[in-house]
Amino acid sequence: MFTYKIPRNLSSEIQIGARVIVQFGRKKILTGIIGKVHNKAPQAYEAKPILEVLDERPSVNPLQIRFWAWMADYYCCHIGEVMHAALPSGLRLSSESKIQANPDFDRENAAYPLDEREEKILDALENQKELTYEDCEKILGIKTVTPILKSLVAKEAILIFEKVQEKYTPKVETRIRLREDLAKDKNALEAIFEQLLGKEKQESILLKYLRDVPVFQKPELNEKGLDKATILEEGDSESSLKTLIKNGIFESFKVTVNRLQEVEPERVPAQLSPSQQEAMSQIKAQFEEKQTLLLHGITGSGKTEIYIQLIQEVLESGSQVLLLLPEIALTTQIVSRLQEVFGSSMGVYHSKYSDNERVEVWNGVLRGRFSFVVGVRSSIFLPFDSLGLIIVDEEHESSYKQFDPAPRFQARDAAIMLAYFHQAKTLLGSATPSFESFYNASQGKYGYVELKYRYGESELPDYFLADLGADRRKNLLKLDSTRLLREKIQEALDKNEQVLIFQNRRGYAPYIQCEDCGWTGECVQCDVSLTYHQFTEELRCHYCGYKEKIPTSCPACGSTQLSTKGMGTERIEESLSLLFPEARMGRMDLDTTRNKYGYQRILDEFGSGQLDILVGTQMITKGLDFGRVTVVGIWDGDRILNFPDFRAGERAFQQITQVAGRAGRRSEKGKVIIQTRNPDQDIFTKVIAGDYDSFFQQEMVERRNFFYPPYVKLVKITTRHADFKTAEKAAIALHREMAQIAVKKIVLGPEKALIGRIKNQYQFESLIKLDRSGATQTTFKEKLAEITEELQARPEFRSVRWIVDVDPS
Ligand SMILES: Nc1ncnc2c1ncn2[C@@H]1O[C@H](COP(=O)(O)OP(=O)(O)OP(=O)(O)O)[C@@H](O)[C@H]1O
Ligand SMILES: [Zn+2]
Repeated sequence: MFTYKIPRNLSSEIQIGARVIVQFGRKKILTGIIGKVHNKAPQAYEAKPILEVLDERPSVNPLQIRFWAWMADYYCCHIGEVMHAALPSGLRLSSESKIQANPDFDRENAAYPLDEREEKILDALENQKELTYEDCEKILGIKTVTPILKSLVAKEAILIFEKVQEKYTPKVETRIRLREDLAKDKNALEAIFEQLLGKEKQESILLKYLRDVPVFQKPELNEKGLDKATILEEGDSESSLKTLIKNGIFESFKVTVNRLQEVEPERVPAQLSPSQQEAMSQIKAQFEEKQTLLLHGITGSGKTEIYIQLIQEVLESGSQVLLLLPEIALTTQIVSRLQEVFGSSMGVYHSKYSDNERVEVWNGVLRGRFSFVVGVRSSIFLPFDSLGLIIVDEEHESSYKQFDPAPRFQARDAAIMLAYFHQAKTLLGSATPSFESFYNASQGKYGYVELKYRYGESELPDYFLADLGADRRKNLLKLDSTRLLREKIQEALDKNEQVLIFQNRRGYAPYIQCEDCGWTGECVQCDVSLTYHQFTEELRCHYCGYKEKIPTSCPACGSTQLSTKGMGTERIEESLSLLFPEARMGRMDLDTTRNKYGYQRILDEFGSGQLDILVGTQMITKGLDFGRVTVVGIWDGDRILNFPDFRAGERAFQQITQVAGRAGRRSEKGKVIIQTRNPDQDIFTKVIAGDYDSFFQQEMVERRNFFYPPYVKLVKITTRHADFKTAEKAAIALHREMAQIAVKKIVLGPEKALIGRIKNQYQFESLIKLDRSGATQTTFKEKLAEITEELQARPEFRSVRWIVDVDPS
């Protein structure tokens, strides 16, 4: 937190949580939030004055400031970084330079001669009070105006100043209504109709308006008017409407409208099944004692309906509710289910929203329009002031963790803390709980409620392991698909059912290789191979976005024997189209869902039966509820197991169970086909048996023996620098210092990171395992901050970056 000076004239406006602006350097204006008002001048720097207070009513509440401070502390970052993540950028200010004539300048008797261009600018300033740089560019018809403006400043002819602007702009709509006195006076209106005799086009527009807006029965409707698109029907001419306005029969006016859609509720919450009801009453009973509760309900057990009932009860009691979802891909389907019940009293908050839309949700929460919000991880930052319940759906999802930039927070864990600040409850829901949450439940720290049956008639699917090796030996493999998978897909297609195919790799092929010399395409900035994208005919780096054209011959040896290796979703889609030419194919991955409605479009097409087979990445694994999906194929079961991480087993169990759970969610029993080279692996046996408990027990033994969470706390520190040697030296220096910190811990590394170089930065990693007891964590984090600060002060390490990741995922 920084300390600013409060100029005397502003002191009456200062309130905690209000936005203020402060000048940094000559050109930069920053937005800040008042966190605390005090009388202690800072020692290390001179406090800058506050230029202006932006809010009459604070934009941020004291609970949020407490929450930000906790987050900065816990995740080892600056509170400014938390604020940056928390405030929608529309609430931060932008500044723009403006040009004004210097009133003291005497153009006739100027001390220095002005050239033609300078004169032109001054001419323009005689007619216009202010100009932007862009205006000047237009006036002079050139791109670089800075030298000219500088010269004008030097000659004291103009002044340049910063004009601060709110980024958020309300949406304004033009509406049209009947002139007020006509709407009150039947005779006057009749006179108008006489006037319009023979002018049929105008008459018909007026008639249609009066049909939609009964001005005498409901004058308030006329006050609101209609927008142009509603008034004009097919065949109506816009010019007739313009004439009506010109002649004063209609008047046009402007209103500020919501960007967020208005939706009316369509249904009441569903009647819960007996087992859902049982779960519901257990949840309520356990919430009497526990702050946090884990709802472990198998896929398709109807957790969403339970959420809906709980949400409604909490809202009725007058408190606010937040429902967190891991990814936007998921929100589309659940949001429409929730909207059926809650209509537009529910706010939706996610990254595909524009800045302006996000500001409207923020303000909607602040002003009480939304007491219920559904959103992705950043919605924990909304200005709630009286939360009663936070639900974290699919709580095991790793996308709850913010990876980059700071704050590198885990939204599930942060939500539990946020609920604590509000004295609210947290409900964690999942069919495959994270080991952390399940462990906490087994220790009695969290409540625990189970839902063991699917809703209605449906049952969990049957699993089949398809042996890739055996099929290859018997020559049964076609385009990397086993006979079993092909048969099951065909059976589903024959019955007009749908198929989901999962592969956790987008693009066409993970890499291309030269058959002669073994060359593979690598990113020029990162130590990773480039992914082959057929559609765009590119090799692309999935880490930094670098791309290049696909080479026609090997850049190393010139051979033309280049071949693609491995399967990405794009290639699987192609293979399946060849194998099932009659099937209608779709694909859902990062590449097909980049625009705002990408998800919606694909899901709508699939949901309405316009597609038979949908290939996708992890986007299709969770939450989706489609009745006609009976077959789920896991293209490469071994790839799922190959995470280089202590969580590999846990992740694989979750991913397979979740994607399998999309099959057979109505009456027809589902089938799940896993293609693998090693069908005998223990994990498959456990997943197929749905034996979460014993899998958990077994993995926990390993975690305990090798000191992994939840038995220890992990902190990962990445040291980054453009020069390999410097990065390595800095990592070693840090390591030595950390080893000295007197707390119970294990320090591993430093090692070259799994991806040794990203965007031309070399990276080394240290992993620290901290004892969970007492003040170990706090002490360690405090000392760590001192150490990195001290190392950063050494000239050789000045441009080294240290990235601290607490609870890395
Ligand atoms: N009480 C109910 N009345 C009517 N339909 C219900 C009820 N409960 C659940 N359903 C239906 O059963 C299906 C599965 O429910 P839901 O999607 O909530 O399961 P889930 O537990 O969230 O599953 P997953 O973890 O796989 O996402 C949905 O189509 C839902 O509409
Ligand atoms: Zn790269």
